[in-house]
Amino acid sequence: MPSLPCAELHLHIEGTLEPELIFTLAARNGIRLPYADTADLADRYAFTDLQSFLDLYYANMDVLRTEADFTDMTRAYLRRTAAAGVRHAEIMMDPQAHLARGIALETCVGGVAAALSTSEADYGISTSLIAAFLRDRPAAEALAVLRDLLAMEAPIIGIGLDSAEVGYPPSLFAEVYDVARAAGLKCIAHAGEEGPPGYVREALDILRVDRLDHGIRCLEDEALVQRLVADQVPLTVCPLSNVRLRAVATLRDHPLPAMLARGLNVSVNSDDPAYFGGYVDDNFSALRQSFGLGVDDLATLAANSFRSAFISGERRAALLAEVEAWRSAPGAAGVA
Ligand code: HPA
Ligand SMILES: [Zn+2]
Repeated sequence: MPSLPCAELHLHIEGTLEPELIFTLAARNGIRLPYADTADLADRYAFTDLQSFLDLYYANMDVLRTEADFTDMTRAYLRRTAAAGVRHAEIMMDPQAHLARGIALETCVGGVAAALSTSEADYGISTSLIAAFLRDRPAAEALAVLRDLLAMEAPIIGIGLDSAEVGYPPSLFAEVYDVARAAGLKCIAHAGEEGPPGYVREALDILRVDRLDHGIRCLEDEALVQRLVADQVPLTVCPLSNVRLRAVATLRDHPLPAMLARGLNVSVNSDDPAYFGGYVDDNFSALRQSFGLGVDDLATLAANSFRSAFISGERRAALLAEVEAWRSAPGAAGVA
C-alpha cells in the first residue's frame, strides 16, 4: 500500500533526537552521558505526565552544540518522515532552550534552517520553521527572543507556545503574539493538552491563534466545540503523545474519532516522535488498529492536514490531489 500523503504540523524538532543520535552527538562533542547505552536511555521513556517528559527532553538537548548538530538532527527527521509519507512539514523549535545553554540563535536557528532550505530537493518535502516560546519562562524573555529573531530576519513563518502548560495560561503571552502578528507571522499555540478548555478559549480570544496544538480538552466544553467546528480552527492532534503523557489512558480512549465525527478540523501528528513511540505513519497505524479507521477517515485526516498548513493555494491543491489519488488507489482498499 502506498503511504498516505500528509502534512506534519505539530513536530518539535528537538523531540526527534533518537537515542542513537544522542550518543553519536555526545561522542562528537566530548560529552559524557548519564546513561550506560541507548537501551538504558530508552528505558527511561516511561513518562507519567508532560513534566516528566520535558525533564528528559531538555536534558538530552545538551548534545546539540554546533550548527552541524542541528542540521544533522533535522536531516535525520526529514529522511524518516519522508518514508512516513509526509509531503509538507511545519517544524517547531525551542530557541530559548538553546539560548539558556549558551547556544547562539544563529547556531540553532541556522542549523535547522540549513536542512530545511534543501528539504524539497533532498527529501521531496516542503518545509517551514516555527519558533516556539517556553510558557514556563517569562513572557518578557519570549518577547526579547522574538525581537532578536525578527532583527536577524530568521526564516520563520510563525510562532508557537509550548512546554509546561498548567499554571501558564496563554494570556501571559498576549504582547508576544501581538508583535508576531504585526510582523506578519502566523500564530499557533499549544492549548488544552493538560490545560483546561479555558486555555483554548484564551488562545483563540487573546492570542488570536490561526491554529491550535492539541486542543483535545475542548471536548469538555460543548460551546467551545461548536465554535471550533464553525470556524474550522485547525487542531493538530498527537495520539501517541497523548497516550505516553497520560492525557488519555489508552489509545482506545483517545477522542480523535469523536472529534472527527463532530466535524472538528483535526490532523494527526507525532509531536516528539523519538520519545512517544513513533512517527506520523506509526500514529496512523496505531489509529487504524485501535479504531479500524477506513480509507475515507484517513483521507479526511490527510486532507485536513493540508487544509491546515500555511502553504500557497497552488501547493495545497496539488497536495489535496495526491490525497484523492491515494483514496482511489487500488492498494488503499486493504487499509481498513
Ligand atoms: O508535547 C509537548 N507539550 C508541550 N511542550 C512540548 N515541548 C516539546 N514537546 C511538548
Ligand atoms: Zn507539542
